[in-house]
Formats: sequence, structure tokens, C-alpha cells
Amino acid sequence: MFVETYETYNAVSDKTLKGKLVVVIDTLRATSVITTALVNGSKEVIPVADIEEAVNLSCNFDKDEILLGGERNAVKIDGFDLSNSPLEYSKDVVEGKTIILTTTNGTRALKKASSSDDVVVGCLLNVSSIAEYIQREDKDVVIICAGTEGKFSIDDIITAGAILHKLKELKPYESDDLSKASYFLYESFKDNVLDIMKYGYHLNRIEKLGYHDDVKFCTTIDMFSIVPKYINGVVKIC
Ligand SMILES: O=C(O)[C@H](CS(=O)(=O)O)OP(=O)(O)O
Ligand SMILES: [Mg+2]
Repeated sequence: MFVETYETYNAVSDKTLKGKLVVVIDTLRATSVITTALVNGSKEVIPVADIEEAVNLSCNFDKDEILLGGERNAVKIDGFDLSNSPLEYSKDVVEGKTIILTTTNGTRALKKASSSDDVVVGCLLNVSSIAEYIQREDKDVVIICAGTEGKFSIDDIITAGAILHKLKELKPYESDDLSKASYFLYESFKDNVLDIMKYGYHLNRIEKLGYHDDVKFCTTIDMFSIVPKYINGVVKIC
């Protein structure tokens, strides 16, 4: 097993992903939304890159079986059912539904990862489940941090560090099993994630927009124990 970590999805080539186990992280907030929706009984989540694609795709479904979710500039898209706040994806809203989701970073990162046939969705909410999945699969791993608008995003990076720490507990790998970036993230990880994330642009941006409860929710380590898998364009619980 060799683990590489990339700070943004546009830093990864399709060639790098072939045959690898890929973990896509967008802790604030897309992969937290997807994980929460599936825990709360959503049938599946379909990540799409843009709004037009989301609306066109929704026409293929009966009105009562589909929900449109996502954001632009961190706020709900006009005409959509849900925003990119995981707190809106409650059981009474999402149970049994297909969710079409489009966000600025996370859904695009997932689309990028689709050149691998083994892609899982990670966030702070399911750190241990993702680490256990990596241990079981015992493959070379690429961790893709979605980043924010093409740049390093501390929330995703910290999540990668948390997964690397949990993985080491399960599978005492050596430092030369890690890329330089992965090794740095492992060595620099500290579990006071919220304090550290407060220095990040992304957390402050969504706090300023009033999403304080989202930040509290998304930074709760191991609230859930599921592994959402992205197969043939759809995310389901594996
Ligand atoms: O909604 C979010 O948290 C972000 C939007 S922005 O980067 O803060 O504008 O989208 P995500 O794709 O979940 O990073
Ligand atoms: Mg994000």
C-alpha cells in the first residue's frame, strides 16, 4: 500500500487514479452532505458538475422520488429543494429519495475521481470507516482533497491527516508507504480540528454566511460509520 494525497482535485491526473483506491474529501461541506443524506436513508446521491446538468437529469425522475440539492457561492441555488447544508438532509426529507447534488468543489472532485473504479467519499464524520475500508482493500491509495476554488483548503487537508492517523492505528504502515505530502499531513495532524480550521478561508466564509451549526456538525469526528461508494456516477452506501 502506498498513499498519495493531493490538495486539490485539479492537481491529479486520470493516469494517477487508474487502479487505485480513491478517497474524495470535501468536509465543508459536499462529502459531509452526501454521507449525512445516505445515513438518513437517501436511496442514492448523483453528483453533477453544473446546474443545467442537474436540472436536465431531474426530468428523468418522478417528482416525488427526486430532490435537487447544492449551492453556488455557498448558498442554495434558486429553484432547488435543498442547499449544501447537511442539516437539511434529515430523514424525513431524504428517506427513499434520489438526490442530485451540484456544488462548487466536492461534486467536481468526485467527477474527477471517476477514472478509478474504487472511489469512496470521506469527511470527518466517517474517518474511521474510511480508514477501515482502506485497510481491508489493501491497495495503493490516492486521497483527493476537493480544495476550495482550486486552492488548498485546510478543512480537507486536516481530514486527510485524520484518516492517515486512524489508518496507522489499524495498519502500522512505515513512513515510506506515504508520499511526502501524506507523510507531512500525518506528522502535522492534531485532533483540535476546529481550532486549526478557524485559520482557514472556507470555514470563515461559511460561518459569515450564518452556517455555524454546519461547521459544528461537519467537524464532529466519526459521527457516522458508513462508507459511501461512488460507482457509475452514483454514490450509495457500500
Ligand atoms: O458550500 C460549500 O461549503 C462550498 C462552497 S464555497 O467553496 O464555500 O463557495 O462548496 P463545497 O463544494 O461543499 O466545497
Ligand atoms: Mg468544500
